[in-house]
Amino acid sequence: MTPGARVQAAIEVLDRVFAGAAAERALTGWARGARYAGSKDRAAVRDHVFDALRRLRSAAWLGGLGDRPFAALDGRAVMAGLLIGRGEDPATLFTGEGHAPARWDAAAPDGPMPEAVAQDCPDWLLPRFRASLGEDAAPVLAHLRNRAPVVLRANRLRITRDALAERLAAEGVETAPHALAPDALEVTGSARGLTGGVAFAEGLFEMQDAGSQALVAQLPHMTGAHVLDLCAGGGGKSLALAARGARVTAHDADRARMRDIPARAARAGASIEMVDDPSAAAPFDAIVCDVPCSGSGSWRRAPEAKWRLDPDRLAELTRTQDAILDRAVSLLRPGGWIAYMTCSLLREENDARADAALARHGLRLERRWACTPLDGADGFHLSILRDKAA
Ligand SMILES: C[S@@+](CC[C@H](N)C(=O)[O-])C[C@H]1O[C@@H](n2cnc3c(N)ncnc32)[C@H](O)[C@@H]1O
Repeated sequence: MTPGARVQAAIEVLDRVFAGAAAERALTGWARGARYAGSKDRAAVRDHVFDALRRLRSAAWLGGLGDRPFAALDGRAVMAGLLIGRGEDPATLFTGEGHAPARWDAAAPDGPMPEAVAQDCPDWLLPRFRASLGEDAAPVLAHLRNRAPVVLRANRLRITRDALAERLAAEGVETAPHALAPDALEVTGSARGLTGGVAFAEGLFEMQDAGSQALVAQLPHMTGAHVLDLCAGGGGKSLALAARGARVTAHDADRARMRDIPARAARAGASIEMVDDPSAAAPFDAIVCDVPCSGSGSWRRAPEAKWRLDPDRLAELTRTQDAILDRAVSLLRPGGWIAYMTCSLLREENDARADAALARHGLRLERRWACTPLDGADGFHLSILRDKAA
């Protein structure tokens, strides 16, 4: 595909997203109907779509759409605006030739861009980011406009970080140690083919953000402890807990989300029990609550979520977070600990929920830790709540 044809494909995918499709699904749907597209084409279209979603408000504004709601956006103007924002002239790709988009002659709008538009933040969220992050709000929002680093976790059940770096270099993947976590390697060159190589098949690493790894490293000693991963999802935390020596029981309200755990555990050489009813195995020494949240700390990886979140949904999430914490307290042994964690940057999902649980249940705050994209990672929050019988 020509560069222009890739932009046209991204426009069509974006239009499906604005019509309500999830970005991943819209990309898969496009790829299925585009047999002529090679892997480099698919990667390029995907990059265009995700870049546009990260910078959607500013791109729409520069494309002349003003301040329209998400569902009324237009992929063509957004892609043109994205190029303008990067300092490129859309006319070089919007040529109208071959499969390229029709010519783009419109001038970018005059006048200064409103602040929240320039920061690619919904209006209602900007004050909440400021209340949560203070002076860091603007630089963090700036990071959320860019791609996230590709980071992996050396599986210390099988290999050290240094030895893994050498193995990957032999497979043509350049990495560097990440300062935030002892097993984290950041991919410094191309990440293409990373999970198709022998090192991945041998279970030598998992893809895991450095913040997520650092968060697990903050947890108390757990060798031999019986730990419940109450919101296990695909098992990222369960695997990391097992690598820390815990006996892990995994649960998720949606069992289907755990479907990959057996294969991932086998590859990692870990043993993870999955249960529908964790109360049958209670009480636990420790409980990890990796709760559903806005995901604002990882909006670089899932940027459409930034535009789909609204105040009602956020309020609903905080109610679910409270309910999960209450359940965890009921499953904990006296003196045990609860790790409340989110990938959110918003105070109301983080400190505020943990503080409310401390007050409701008379627990003790043992540790609090957070990271943001300013640390070279996604945004995470961790509060360790200890039962006072300890
Ligand atoms: C942030 S994700 C978990 C990610 C996972 N821990 C990992 O590291 O891969 C949150 C999970 O919580 C689950 N969930 C939502 N409500 C729940 C509830 N009330 N009890 C338990 N799990 C819940 C969701 O199905 C989702 O899989």
